[in-house]
Amino acid sequence: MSYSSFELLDHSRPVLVFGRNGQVGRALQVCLKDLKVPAVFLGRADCDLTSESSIVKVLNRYQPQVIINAAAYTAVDKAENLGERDHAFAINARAPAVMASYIANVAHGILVHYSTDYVFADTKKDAYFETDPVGPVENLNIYGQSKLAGERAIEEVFNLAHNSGHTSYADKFARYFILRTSWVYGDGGNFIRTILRLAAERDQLKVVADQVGAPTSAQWLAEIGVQMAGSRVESGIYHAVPDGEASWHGLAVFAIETAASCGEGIEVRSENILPIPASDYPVPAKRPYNSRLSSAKLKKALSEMAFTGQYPHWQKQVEAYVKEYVSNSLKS
Ligand SMILES: NC(=O)C1=CN([C@@H]2O[C@H](COP(=O)(O)OP(=O)(O)OC[C@H]3O[C@@H](n4cnc5c(N)ncnc54)[C@H](OP(=O)(O)O)[C@@H]3O)[C@@H](O)[C@H]2O)C=CC1
Ligand SMILES: Cc1cn([C@H]2C[C@H](O)[C@@H](COP(=O)(O)OP(=O)(O)O[C@H]3O[C@@H](C)C(=O)[C@@H](O)[C@H]3O)O2)c(=O)[nH]c1=O
Repeated sequence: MSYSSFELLDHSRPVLVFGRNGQVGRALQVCLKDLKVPAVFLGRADCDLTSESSIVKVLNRYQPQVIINAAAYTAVDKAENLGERDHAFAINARAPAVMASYIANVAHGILVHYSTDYVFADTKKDAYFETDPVGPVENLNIYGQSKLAGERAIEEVFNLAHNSGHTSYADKFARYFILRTSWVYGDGGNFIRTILRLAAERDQLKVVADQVGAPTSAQWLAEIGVQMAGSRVESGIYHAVPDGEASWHGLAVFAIETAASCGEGIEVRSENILPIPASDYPVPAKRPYNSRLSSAKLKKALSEMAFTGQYPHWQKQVEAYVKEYVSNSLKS
């Protein structure tokens, strides 16, 4: 990947990234810095995404041609609380709509937005394609509903802009990429860090074994987002997950065994990481059993843009992540 892949873009305008302190936001800081792409990173203190006027203000100030939205309300269980729904929808649905409305009217504009496996609710047993129906909405948790509303808002804004746009402008149309992903881990709170902490404190763990998905590296998601932003591929939804699948239990065992193999103080023995059904782990938000996403469309897009990186398998990336995490925690 190189900055020259941004050939259609005006290099004097910085890429605007929302969510600077999140897992993907932090990874984007590393990625864009490595590529020497001028970028501005905004956190909650710089722009509160529940305030439409704050978003409009920063858009007018920076006038970006590329927006990468890595900010989101991601507290899946908290979102189920009374009064939290509006908050989740403001950040996950209305804020991206405001970003889309701005970018859709910028020549060669690009919006990269991240979404989730939680827009699906077990209507299939195998991997979902981008063309598969989402929902049904009433079976999604509030977080999933709000992220789905965000996807739809972006699509609507762009459809409207394209349909009302002058055809002579068609080669300059702005594009959007909604990257649906799952089970993200990076620099921040996530399942792997939680489970490693619990494994150091307890001699027995119970972990859900009947929900299956693909653990996805925030660093890789940042690279894919930047790659898409600099590409000529078509607007749309793309499933961005590595190869392979795991249950939360499978992921816990793999992460704990990897940590133990590099000297991390692990209390729990592998045979005491007990697989349980989700019904034995009561939480406010219902999660899907099937979180498998097919990455065939993304792979095709990457091959068209001659992406040189090897397509990853989740185990290789989790292994590297756990090793780095353990080595940093042993140092500190
Ligand atoms: N985490 C996961 O497992 C998955 C994530 N995704 C999607 O990937 C994307 C990135 O997720 P991830 O990096 O893990 O998320 P994080 O929860 O790590 O980060 C989200 C960021 O959004 C910011 N944010 C939340 N509310 C506001 C607000 N009102 N105004 C401004 N900023 C706000 C947070 O700010 P602050 O730091 O101040 O709280 C935080 O830095 C999101 O779209 C998410 O839905 C998809 C599938 C799985
Ligand atoms: C900590 C823990 C969790 N679990 C289960 C609960 C749940 O079914 C599963 C994951 O729990 P968490 O709360 O860590 O993960 P959760 O917040 O559901 O993670 C989700 O976050 C959002 C943002 C997404 O978009 C999803 O792709 C997904 O990554 O693991 C156990 O079984 N045992 C445990 O000790």
